[in-house]
Amino acid sequence: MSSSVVMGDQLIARIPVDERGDALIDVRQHAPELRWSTLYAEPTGAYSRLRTGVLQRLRKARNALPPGYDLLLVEGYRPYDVQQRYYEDHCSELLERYGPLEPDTLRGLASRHVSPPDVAPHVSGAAIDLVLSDAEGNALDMGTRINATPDESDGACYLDAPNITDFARGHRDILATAMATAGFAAYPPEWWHWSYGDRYWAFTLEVQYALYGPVHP
Ligand SMILES: C[C@@H](N)C(=O)N[C@H](C)C(=O)O
Ligand SMILES: [Zn+2]
Repeated sequence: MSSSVVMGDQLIARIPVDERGDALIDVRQHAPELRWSTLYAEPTGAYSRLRTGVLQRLRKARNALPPGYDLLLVEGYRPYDVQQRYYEDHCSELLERYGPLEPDTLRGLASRHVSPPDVAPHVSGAAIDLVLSDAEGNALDMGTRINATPDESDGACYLDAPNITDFARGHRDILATAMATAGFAAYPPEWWHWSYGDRYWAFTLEVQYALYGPVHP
């Protein structure tokens, strides 16, 4: 399992944002060729929104896939209050599992799986959770379910985890190559989470500024 800087690290929070101002658009309307899972679909349609610059790169990633594969998109934009709820719920789960924890320890552990709202890339419309699919849109074996926690998957949710089959490794590698080719940054604890333009992206690619800050509708 890789040791990596997590989203809640102060190294990430310190990265400045030079807001580029790209619109947050509904990808289902602007790019009907892209496939969406219904896993996180909700009536407001927030989940299928992304910054225009992110959509542009998603198209590039799709074009970089070998024949016979496609992307199945799961969750893009997440409103601040939803992120806050995910974060608080996950912190409660961890406290139940491990007992009392120092605030910094809790932030570090929690942000392997859910970002603290102040730095959350989904709240900026800069992150997409997705899986590799076949050409018909059937999700392929990625080694764990999407959104598996490090605890439940024995760390197999980490992008470079050794404890998955060669079959699943092949699928992760195809996804990772296409996403990296298009300019996305991976989040090492989550094989399904990729971002462009947020603070974690700037950290990974050693860019001085993030391009997208939080969007509050
Ligand atoms: C909750 C999971 N799908 C996710 O998006 N995690 C990252 C780290 C986040 O909350 O930004
Ligand atoms: Zn994500």
